[in-house]
Amino acid sequence: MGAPRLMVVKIGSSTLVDEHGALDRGFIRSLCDQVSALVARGTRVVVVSSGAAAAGRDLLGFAERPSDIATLQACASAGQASLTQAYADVLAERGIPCGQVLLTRRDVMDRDGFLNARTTLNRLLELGAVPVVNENDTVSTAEFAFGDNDMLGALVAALVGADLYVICSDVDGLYTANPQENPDAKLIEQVSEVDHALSAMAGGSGTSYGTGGMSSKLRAARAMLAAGIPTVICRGRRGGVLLDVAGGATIGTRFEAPPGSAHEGGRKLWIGLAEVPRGTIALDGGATRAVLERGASILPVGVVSTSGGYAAGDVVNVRADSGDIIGRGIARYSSEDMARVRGIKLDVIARFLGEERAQPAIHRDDLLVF
Ligand SMILES: Nc1ncnc2c1ncn2[C@@H]1O[C@H](COP(=O)(O)OP(=O)(O)O)[C@@H](O)[C@H]1O
Ligand SMILES: N[C@@H](CCC(=O)OP(=O)(O)O)C(=O)O
Repeated sequence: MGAPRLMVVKIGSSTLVDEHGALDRGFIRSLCDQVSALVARGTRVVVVSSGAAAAGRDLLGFAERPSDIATLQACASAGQASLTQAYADVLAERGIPCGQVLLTRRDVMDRDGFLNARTTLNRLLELGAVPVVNENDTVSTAEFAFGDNDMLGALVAALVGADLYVICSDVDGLYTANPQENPDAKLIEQVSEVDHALSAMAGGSGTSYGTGGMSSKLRAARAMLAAGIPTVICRGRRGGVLLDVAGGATIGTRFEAPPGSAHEGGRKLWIGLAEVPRGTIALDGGATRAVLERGASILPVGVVSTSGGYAAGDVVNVRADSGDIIGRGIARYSSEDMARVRGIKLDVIARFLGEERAQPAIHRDDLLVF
């Protein structure tokens, strides 16, 4: 394996703060040393850094995590300035400029916003700068927020076409159970598919700084498997971890699809990563197998139920007969119509609604299977 061409590195809040909850500038220095060594070797690096709310909490004098959204947003605002400045100062000492990029899901939901974000990130990289990305917490509402930066990092990795996504956390990787609660938990080194059993192993956050815990990292890794971007979850504070992971060392948990597997690109990734699902359709066993084994479209006859209120053209989650969410796609019926046509064959729908309106529930071209 050669050196990565373009690497996205996500740093979690719990890794960025010291034992008193303040931004750990010594750690940011060691991180930037590694980024600078990677840049010198010809690897372009994007940093997705959490920690704004954690840093702001310290600056605004909160000993505990505030529970209301407005105070958390205020903390993120106060913390964001010093967070970016900390990276900018250290990178500048190493002759590397940095650019702050703050995104919300809403910004990249429409194609123009998606392309604008991509153009800016690519231009920063061409100019030799390191983009430092975070969610724009001031304007992100629950509906549009990425909520945790693991998925934002995945989106950025897909946006810039990274060949490695590294999620740095306060734990060595994915364990068979939360190692903070279960001392017998074992580290899983290699994953080629995120199935129901694996998802069940991942729990929530272990600190009051982190958001999403291992389950959000696993969702992000699953999207990266679909995109064909190798992903590593590792401990950010392990000395030289970025250089070792970039060099191909076996560290943490590595998610990589088997060689020769098909990968999704452009539009489908955008549907799967950027869009906000407005509802869910649940499939029967036959439709689940058709989707997973043959990459088929989802026909109304294989839909057993629908939830949420959506219009034709909105993105919905797809639930397998096992109960797992296995993908996301654009519904060709509104939720009301989906409830009427579910379980019915296309020729029967055509007889009642006309040939033109007898459509798949989700066409394969509009469906990202995780
Ligand atoms: N199966 C698991 N393997 C590893 N960590 C797990 C697992 N389930 C839950 N966790 C928790 O997830 C935490 C990491 O997520 P989080 O606190 O959100 O950190 P970050 O700030 O890096 O995003 C770990 O410290 C651990 O407590
Ligand atoms: N935008 C938030 C990120 C929150 C978040 O995802 O935190 P984490 O789970 O530690 O990566 C912040 O900077 O505080």
